[in-house]
Amino acid sequence: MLSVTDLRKTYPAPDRPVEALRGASLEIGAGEAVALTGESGSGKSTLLHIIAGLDEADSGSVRVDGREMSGLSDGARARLRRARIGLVFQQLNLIPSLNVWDNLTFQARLAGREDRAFARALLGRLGLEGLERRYPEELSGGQQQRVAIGRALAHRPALVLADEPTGSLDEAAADRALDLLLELTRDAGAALLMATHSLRLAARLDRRLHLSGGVLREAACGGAGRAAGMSAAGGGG
Ligand SMILES: Nc1ncnc2c1ncn2[C@@H]1O[C@H](COP(=O)(O)OP(=O)(O)OP(=O)(O)O)[C@@H](O)[C@H]1O
Repeated sequence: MLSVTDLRKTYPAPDRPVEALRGASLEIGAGEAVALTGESGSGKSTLLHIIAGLDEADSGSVRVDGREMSGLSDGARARLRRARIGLVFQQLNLIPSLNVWDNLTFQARLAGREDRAFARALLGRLGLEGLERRYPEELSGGQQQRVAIGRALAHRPALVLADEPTGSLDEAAADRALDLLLELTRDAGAALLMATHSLRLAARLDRRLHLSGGVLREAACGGAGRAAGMSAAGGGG
């Protein structure tokens, strides 16, 4: 489903260049939920942004659903992202001028994949029924997070990328948001790659990959092992 091979990314910097990724490789199967851990600055966001096509690697390959992302034009990459990938970030990026329903279905409409019945069912499972006409500023942090989760899934992506998706929530709300994210991605048969600082949350996913100094390795997870094991190819150096 997601296949990443030997990604390298160096950022220019005034003193010396930062090697954010030094040969990161991974494989994630459909329906698999994988945690991405690593200390601050280890390259987690860089990796997720490149997989999402929001940033470009210096070299290496990203295949989503069998399609190679690297080498596509910006427009083609954006179309592939809109159609096949869902994103949930700590900064939720809900659109303040759109109500809950319009935020939830925004990406699906952009991608020409709007399915009102599916979106309505999603709204119910997210516990947001009755709040469709509210605006983001009229919601609690946890409710806003659930809208962001719904928006990432309403177009039925093959892959959901989440960067500290529960980082701004208290422990109980983070647990509930992760429950929903895991349940909904599993039911959709989508793969999930989620960056988190929390080993407690990481342990609830099927597998854990750990980034250190731009190199990716399979790490002990303690997770439920929900899907049959695809293995990560450890990054070279
Ligand atoms: N645009 C940029 N220009 C220069 N250096 C950058 C840029 N973006 C990231 N970096 C550097 O690349 C490295 C990896 O950053 P990245 O944001 O991917 O780490 P992270 O693991 O997501 O960190 P955190 O957990 O703190 O969010 C860091 O050393 C960071 O300072």
